[in-house]
Amino acid sequence: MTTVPVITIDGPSGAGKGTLCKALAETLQWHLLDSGAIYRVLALAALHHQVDIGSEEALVPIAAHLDVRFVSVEGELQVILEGEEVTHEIRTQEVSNTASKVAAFPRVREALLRRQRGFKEAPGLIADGRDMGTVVFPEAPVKIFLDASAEERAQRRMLQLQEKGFDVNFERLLSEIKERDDRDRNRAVAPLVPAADALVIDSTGMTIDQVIEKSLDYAKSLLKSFN
Ligand SMILES: Nc1ncnc2c1ncn2[C@@H]1O[C@H](COP(=O)(O)OP(=O)(O)OP(=O)(O)O)[C@@H](O)[C@H]1O
Ligand SMILES: Nc1ccn([C@@H]2O[C@H](COP(=O)(O)O)[C@@H](O)[C@H]2O)c(=O)n1
Repeated sequence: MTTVPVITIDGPSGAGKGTLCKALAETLQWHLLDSGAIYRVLALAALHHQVDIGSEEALVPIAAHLDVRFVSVEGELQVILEGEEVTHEIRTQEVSNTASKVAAFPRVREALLRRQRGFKEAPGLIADGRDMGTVVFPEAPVKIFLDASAEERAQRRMLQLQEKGFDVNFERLLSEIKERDDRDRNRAVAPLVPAADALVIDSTGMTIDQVIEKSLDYAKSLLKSFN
């Protein structure tokens, strides 16, 4: 029996995980899991249904029955929540902050585990998140922890938002990034930490192409001996 290989990419917000994962998935022609999008959709569903986002009790049933679909349209992933397209709505600052709050509840994470593992399909999976290598796919043969300084990540996010026409304040972005990092790193369950067997890449000062090349070389060297 062949095992489906998984490459996990974990790291803090704005480190470039999404960019790297998309490039790896395209190059290898593997499936892609954006686990952050699932937490974001849960946050949006809770906001839409006016559920108390401080209540684990109230959030668990929503997480367990989350009606979400990811649809590829002309190479771009669309996110559909309860039949409504929410691809852009889940990227707002309010949803980002709410996602990191609901993600701190152990039973909420538990309720989303099986759904995430279901993405593991042949020929392989690229998994993007915070706990892909530590909790969701501990068996993955390739684990990368992608990091960058908070200042660099805020700078990248600022450019990204400016390109979309938003007027943004660097200091505010930096403080929101630090606040979210702090919550993700210090929660009791599945905190943001590199897996013991992960390669840590600090992308501060690296170009996107350099990060992709280093990651691909590393993945190929490990996958050679897989199966
Ligand atoms: N090495 C890099 N150098 C410069 N800019 C980068 C680099 N990597 C990514 N970026 C840019 O930084 C921004 C954030 O990248 P990306 O969305 O991939 O981060 P992320 O880790 O997935 O963030 P989040 O966890 O919040 O979704 C994007 O505009 C992307 O183009
Ligand atoms: N595996 C994961 C992925 C995400 N989260 C939480 O969701 C928030 C949003 O994630 P993005 O990757 O889309 O920025 C993030 O801040 C985490 O709190 C998670 O806990 N585990």
